[in-house]
Amino acid sequence: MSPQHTDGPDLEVRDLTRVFGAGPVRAVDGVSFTAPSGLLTGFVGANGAGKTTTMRMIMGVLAITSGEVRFGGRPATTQDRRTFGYMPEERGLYPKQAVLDQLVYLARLRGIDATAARAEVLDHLDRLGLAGRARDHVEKLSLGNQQRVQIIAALMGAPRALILDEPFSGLDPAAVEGMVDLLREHTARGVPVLFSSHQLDLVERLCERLVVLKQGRVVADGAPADLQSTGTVRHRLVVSGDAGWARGVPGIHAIDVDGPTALVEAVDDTAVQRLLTTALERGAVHELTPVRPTLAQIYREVTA
Ligand SMILES: Nc1ncnc2c1ncn2[C@@H]1O[C@H](COP(=O)(O)OP(=O)(O)OP(=O)(O)O)[C@@H](O)[C@H]1O
Repeated sequence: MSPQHTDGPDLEVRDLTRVFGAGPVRAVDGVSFTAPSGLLTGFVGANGAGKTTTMRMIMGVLAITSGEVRFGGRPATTQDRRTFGYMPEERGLYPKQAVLDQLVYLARLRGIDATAARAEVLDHLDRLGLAGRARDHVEKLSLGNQQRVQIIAALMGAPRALILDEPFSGLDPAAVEGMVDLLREHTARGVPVLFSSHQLDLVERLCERLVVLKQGRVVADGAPADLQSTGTVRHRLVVSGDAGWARGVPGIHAIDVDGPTALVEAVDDTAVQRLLTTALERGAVHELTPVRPTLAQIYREVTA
């Protein structure tokens, strides 16, 4: 069963704006969206679109030019933010300290007592396949394993919201699955999870909500299925002979023709009917089906 929005606190940004320098660069320009309690919200956009800048403002590590961050229906306080788990873009581990010591130290900064911190860290290390590396210095770990340690640092101490800047980058498939399971445990507690990613296939598989940024502005926001139903619907046509003739049908744009199969975009329903009529005039029609756009296709459309 897919997760539902819960009654826990939503994380919300309203008209959030950040201007850099005298130029000036409006890195984030009036961004508003909600990361609902209990759901995974994917945050996507090209390099430089403003994802990291938005996340830094949510965490209060970068000053807001205007707008606000809200948590549980009121402006987020410093105290709220101390309860958020954050995985920053710049990974901040100490290379020369043992993994276990470092994570226990970070957990204790969150107010967890030493025994509980140690137990929680060991459990997380085990879950992410790092049980045997607890005593190693961080610098001895591969980049992917350092990334796992960084993830654990963000997830400890029952955070009330999770803000994760590219948490999946550099992870192998097993670590991705382990990470997804962990995140689901947090959403099941009603935690809003906002994570940025360039891996659209992963975002499509995981997210209940999606926010797409382009040049500092939100260009799409909603449930992936809703966005897919508003994107350009394509049709797949399969006929008995060569389908190359579909290229010449008015109102039809053939994306790809491969022998008897054509993938097309139609300007409207009339064009689809015209395509079908023409196909029937020419011979047998084996299939004419709408093809729901992939997230990658929607992403291309809204960021074009
Ligand atoms: N400290 C800064 N000073 C000046 N400009 C900055 C600063 N930080 C970010 N920017 C600019 O703000 C814009 C948004 O950058 P940001 O890092 O938020 O994008 P992003 O979507 O996270 O990109 P990526 O996917 O590459 O991580 C970029 O044009 C960037 O150059």
